[in-house]
Amino acid sequence: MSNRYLVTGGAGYVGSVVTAHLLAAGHRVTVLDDLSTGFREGVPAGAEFIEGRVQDAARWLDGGYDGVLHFAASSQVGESVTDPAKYWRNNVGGAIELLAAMRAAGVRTLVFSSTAAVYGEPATTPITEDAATAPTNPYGATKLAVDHMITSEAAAHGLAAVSLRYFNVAGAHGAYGERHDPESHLIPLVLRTAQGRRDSISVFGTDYPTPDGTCVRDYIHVDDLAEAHLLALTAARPSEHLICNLGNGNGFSVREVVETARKVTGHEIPETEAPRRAGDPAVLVASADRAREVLGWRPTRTDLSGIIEDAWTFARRQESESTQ
Ligand SMILES: O=c1ccn([C@@H]2O[C@H](COP(=O)(O)OP(=O)(O)O[C@H]3O[C@H](CO)[C@H](O)[C@H](O)[C@H]3O)[C@@H](O)[C@H]2O)c(=O)[nH]1
Repeated sequence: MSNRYLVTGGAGYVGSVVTAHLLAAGHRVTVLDDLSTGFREGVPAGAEFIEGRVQDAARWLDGGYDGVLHFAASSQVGESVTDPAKYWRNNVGGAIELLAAMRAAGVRTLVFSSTAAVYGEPATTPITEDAATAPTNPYGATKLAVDHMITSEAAAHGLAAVSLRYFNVAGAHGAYGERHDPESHLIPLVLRTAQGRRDSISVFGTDYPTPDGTCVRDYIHVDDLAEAHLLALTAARPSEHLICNLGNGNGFSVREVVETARKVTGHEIPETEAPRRAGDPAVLVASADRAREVLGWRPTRTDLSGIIEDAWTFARRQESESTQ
């Protein structure tokens, strides 16, 4: 069945890949993005594009939409610490207006891009959805606040909602990949070092209580992540707010990521030991059993080399486009 969806933030990394998956499944998609961090060329061909803010969603949303996928948000953990008001305004303020617009238009299905950052420093690992939520930065706090808002909206007004809590999203879908400015994420920075665009990769902290002393994270391919969104749209039920973690359940250390990238790229990738980054938990690994059981999600691109290979293809494509 072909449905019509509004994708907020569809010019950004995850939003663009999910848009590509929705179009490939035969759905009609309108992307709403203010291009504050996304890129116009990141909007897949075939999607209608509106340059605008989520806060103004009411201008465009009408009863002809079958659902909304909400990605538009400020998403840099470090910046959220130095400029928290921006995060409360954009992330929470944006969601308040979006929910009101959906209610007014009678659009009753929502998939929300949440994050592992809501859990903060976990007491046990792997992390299930029942774990305590105690975010250690305003980014995680604002995403958790939106999760709470969605729960109340479902109870009060019958919204059918799913929040997907991402662990470390990586890899690329052809021309759609990770591109932040400034870039702060590990894999893109490691690959820039392989390209000679940086002298070395800084390893933030080598004294964590992990096997090699560096932080362990659960890297998930953006295509596997995107598939979960399509499943969430069909699993959403009126008056229910389903929350699912998305990760592979396998942890890789920073050093393992760098070593794998050396093998994939054939480049040396020098490392520099640097102090711990504030707010980084030692280990973040997901239990995604609920996504498997309730959504029927089956991630297939779980091999770290394959994830880095796709990110590497995208990084080289970006480099050749920027030098043309
Ligand atoms: O130059 C770098 C960059 C990162 N790291 C390390 O690499 C790991 C991964 O860091 P990323 O910045 O790539 O990802 P995070 O785990 O910090 O962030 C991810 O998880 C967060 C929740 O904790 C948020 O959801 C965020 O948006 C998401 O990208 C961390 O241990 C970090 O300290 C380095 O050693 N050097």
